[in-house]
Amino acid sequence: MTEYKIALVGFGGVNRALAQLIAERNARWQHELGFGLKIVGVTDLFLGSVIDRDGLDAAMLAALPAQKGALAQIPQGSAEAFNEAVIKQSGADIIAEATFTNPKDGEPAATFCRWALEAGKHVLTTNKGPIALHAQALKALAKANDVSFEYEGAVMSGTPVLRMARQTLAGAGLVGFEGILNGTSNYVLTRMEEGLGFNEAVAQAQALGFAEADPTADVEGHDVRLKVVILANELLGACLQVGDVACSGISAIDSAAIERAQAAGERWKLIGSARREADGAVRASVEAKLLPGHHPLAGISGATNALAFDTELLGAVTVSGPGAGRIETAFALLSDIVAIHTAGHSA
Ligand SMILES: NC(=O)c1ccc[n+]([C@@H]2O[C@H](COP(=O)([O-])OP(=O)(O)OC[C@H]3O[C@@H](n4cnc5c(N)ncnc54)[C@H](O)[C@@H]3O)[C@@H](O)[C@H]2O)c1
Ligand SMILES: N[C@@H](CCO)C(=O)O
Repeated sequence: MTEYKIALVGFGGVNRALAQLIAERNARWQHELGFGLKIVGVTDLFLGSVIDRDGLDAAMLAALPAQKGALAQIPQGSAEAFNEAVIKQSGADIIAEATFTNPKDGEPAATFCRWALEAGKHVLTTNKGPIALHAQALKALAKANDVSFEYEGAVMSGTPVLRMARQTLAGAGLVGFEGILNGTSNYVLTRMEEGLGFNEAVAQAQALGFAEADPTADVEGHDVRLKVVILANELLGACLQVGDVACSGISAIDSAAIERAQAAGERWKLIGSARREADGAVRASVEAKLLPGHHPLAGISGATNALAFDTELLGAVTVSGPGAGRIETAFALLSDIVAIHTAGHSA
């Protein structure tokens, strides 16, 4: 039975949820998926770091108090985040990167991915920064080192979109997409329809683990813009940069606007879209739109996301499911490991 040694970089909501899933399901995965996981390192700016090549207790990690330097409580642990040592020297086969998304330059996450790939380790990341800004270079580095670089969770958390479209819509003639791609903003709009204020709704989304470290990225559309760039470049063969995508968010939508929409049978939705035009160029945008009640995306509520692919052979193909959430995104990391395992990379 294969056992992958995994190191977790960033131990916030997502990687902690992965530790919880490993604690609860490792035996089941061994049976169902043909591999098990052993956590050999954890590093986090706030919590510190720890390496144990014999394996750390996943349940103990999942229950670690969220206190500064808490990893120092574990034997061999430190209050300092020795990121480079955990990535390069923990003996991990796989690095799961889940630190803050930096929409400006993707750092330092892009460097963490680079270190890992250069050291011959498979990389999983849920972080949109390195993918939207450095995907080509990181994919080339992975290829040069004969390892995998997987990032299913970067768009729509655990709901299969990137791999599904790449593998099962190949040849269908994908010409564009539009979707609800941010769980926080859709959750906020839904709660506002139920009468909650904007700030209270954002606070709830933060408490539920949907929001970015700075939720401005969610409500101003910046998070969706990164996802649109990732989808357009990955699936439409575009070469978009973040600045190419016109972007606005939902912060200008107040309770009165929500009520007017409801009275008219309409719903506000933050829509990210891209399309290959007749001139061959791919044009993309992010903006809040008023959708009529019968629109296929109008019924999507809460942190659920939906993405409608426009294809030549099938017409619209729509996928919907969780767009955010700790466990939901940790599942995306598992799906990346399944992809590595299926591709035949051995531990
Ligand atoms: N939570 C979700 O629903 C979700 C869904 C999809 C993608 N993502 C992405 O996944 C990533 C992780 O999300 P999360 O919800 O776990 O975030 P989080 O804010 O809960 O955790 C991030 C952790 O990374 C640590 N960190 C930040 N910078 C670091 C550094 N330089 N070195 C070491 N550790 C560092 C922080 O201390 C924090 O504990 C983010 O990039 C986010 O955009 C999250
Ligand atoms: N903050 C993001 C997480 C998923 O990328 C959201 O709310 O959709």
